[in-house]
This record gives sequence, structure tokens and C-alpha cells, in this order.
Amino acid sequence: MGFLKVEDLKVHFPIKGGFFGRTLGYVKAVDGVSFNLEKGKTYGLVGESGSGKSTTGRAIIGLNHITDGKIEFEDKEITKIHRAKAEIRKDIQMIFQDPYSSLNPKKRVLDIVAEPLRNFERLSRKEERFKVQELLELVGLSPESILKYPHEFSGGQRQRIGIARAVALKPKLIIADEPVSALDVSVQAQVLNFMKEIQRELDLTYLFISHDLGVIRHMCDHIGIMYKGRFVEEGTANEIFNEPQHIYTKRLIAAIPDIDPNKREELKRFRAEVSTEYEQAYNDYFDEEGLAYGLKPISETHLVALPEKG
Ligand SMILES: Nc1ncnc2c1ncn2[C@@H]1O[C@H](COP(=O)(O)OP(=O)(O)OP(=O)(O)O)[C@@H](O)[C@H]1O
Repeated sequence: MGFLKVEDLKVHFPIKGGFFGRTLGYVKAVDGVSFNLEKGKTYGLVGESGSGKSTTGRAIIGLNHITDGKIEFEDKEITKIHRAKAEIRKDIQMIFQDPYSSLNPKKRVLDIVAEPLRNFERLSRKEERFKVQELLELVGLSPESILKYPHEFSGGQRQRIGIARAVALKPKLIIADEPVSALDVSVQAQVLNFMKEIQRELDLTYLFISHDLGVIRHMCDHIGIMYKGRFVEEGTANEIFNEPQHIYTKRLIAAIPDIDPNKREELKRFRAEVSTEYEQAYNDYFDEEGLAYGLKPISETHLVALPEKG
């Protein structure tokens, strides 16, 4: 059975202007993205700011309208938002980037984590309290936390509260949109490792969105590299990191800070190579802003070559 299948997804936002608010054009935030996510795996969407990662995730969960394309979840088409909302709200949950703004500061942890339960399950107060305490324990927080407010926790702990809320309804798929970007580097690894643990424990599948290839490498089995609303390259983590084909992917890999001191020399050589290759490609194919044009969606060819000159 297929788990999540995204086919030629397009999300275009109208640009309004002029006296009458006419549509002047469209921002093609996502412009022909296709990928398959298998159950129990983690698929990473990576790319620079504005490449369309969040819009892809939001479209899957029904928060963005879909201009064109098809999304199937467990072999059922969920492309139409009104249908998607009712059917998948329980099964697909989202974890957001900023644990400071995604948790309501005026609510206690009990009410924050219980919110999805209140929408879908009829529990007595006692049952609800017990369930929330169980969820907090699962994410490594004390049961007494239920009476506290978000500001009483550290960034990492707040993200754990967000995770407790996201898993409250036993979802099948979690879309994690930059879940550790707002956290200190020292806390990032802890939260990522915890997300892996809980993935095994609860049989979760992740769509993992990040601009940080280092984080993506740590988490993902499969990776799609996004650029201006399209995939420039897609493959297993092994393929992407060991045999990157596209110059844009190589450039992103070369920009990962080197953490392994044994590989410094190797990385230095790789960076020098990429820098020469990129400069060449830039001169040949990129426009004035340094933006590539004419990239084809990955569904047409496995690897998208840079466009022919002229
Ligand atoms: N609601 C919207 N209306 C108009 N344009 C939008 C809307 N949402 C996103 N965009 C535009 O779509 C493009 C892709 O945005 P998106 O947030 O998906 O990128 P991203 O890769 O997730 O980057 P970031 O990490 O900065 O969020 C951007 O040019 C953005 O300005």
C-alpha cells in the first residue's frame, strides 16, 4: 500500500495590485513537485529560504490551496482541502518551527496538549488529565508540568510540549517544519534524537522540512532538494550525500559546517572543486540574480540537468 504520494504538486499564489486589486501575476511557490514517502521512513525537503518547502508541507495537510497536482494518503486522494480536512486531521499532524510562538502563552500545558483530544475524543476530566500526563512522560517531562505555562520551560522543553500535542491523537504522519531551527545548537541534537526515538516507538512517518543539510543528514532516509518551487535532485540520503549530481546540491553540501575534524582536508578539496564548478555553471546558465532558470521537475527525469545554454 502506498503511504504518501505527491504528484506534480503546484501551489501558485496570486499577486494582487492596482486600483481594483486585480491579479497581476502568480508566485509559483511550488511548481511541479513529486515524491513518495514510505511508511515508517523520513523524507527530507531541503532548500534555501523561499524555495517552497513549507508551502509543500502546508499543502499536504490542507493549509494551502492546491493549484494543481495530486496527493494520495494511504491510497486515498486527499487533494481537495474540504475533504482532506475532515479525513486526515487526526492522521496527519504538524510540528512547527518556533516553540515560542506556536504554544499559546496564556494556556497551561494541560490545555495545550489536551486541545486535539478535546476536538476528537470524549474524555472525562480525569481521563484527559491522565492522558496528558502520560504524553508528557513520553516526551520526557514531569507529570506536574500540566499546571505550568509555556514560559516556564526552555526552548527544547517547549518543542517537546509541541511534540506531545502533535502525537496526542496517535497520528500516522508528522510534518515537521524546521522543528529545531529556533533552538540552540546544543539542544538541537537532543530534540532530533528524541524525534527518532519517538518515531520508532509510535511507528511514525516524518516529512521533515529544513534549510539545514546537516540536520537533514541526521534524520532522513530520502531527500528532495528544492529550488524555486521545484526539485533539482532527489534520492536516498546515501545518493545525495555520497554522489551528489547537481551543482546546486553540491553547493549546499559544501556549505555544511565541518564537524568531523578527520574530514577537514577532504572537505576543503570538495569545497574548492564545487566553487570552481559552481562558478562555471553560474557563468554559463544562471541569470543576473544568480538564479537558475528552466529547471525541470524530477518526475520527468531522475536528475535535472542544468538547462542548455542559450
Ligand atoms: N500565503 C502566501 N501568499 C503569497 N506568497 C506566499 C504565501 N506563502 C508563501 N509564499 C511565497 O512562496 C514562496 C515559497 O515560500 P515557502 O515559505 O514555502 O518557502 P520555504 O522554502 O519554506 O522558505 P522559509 O524557510 O523561508 O519558510 C516564497 O516566495 C513566499 O514568499
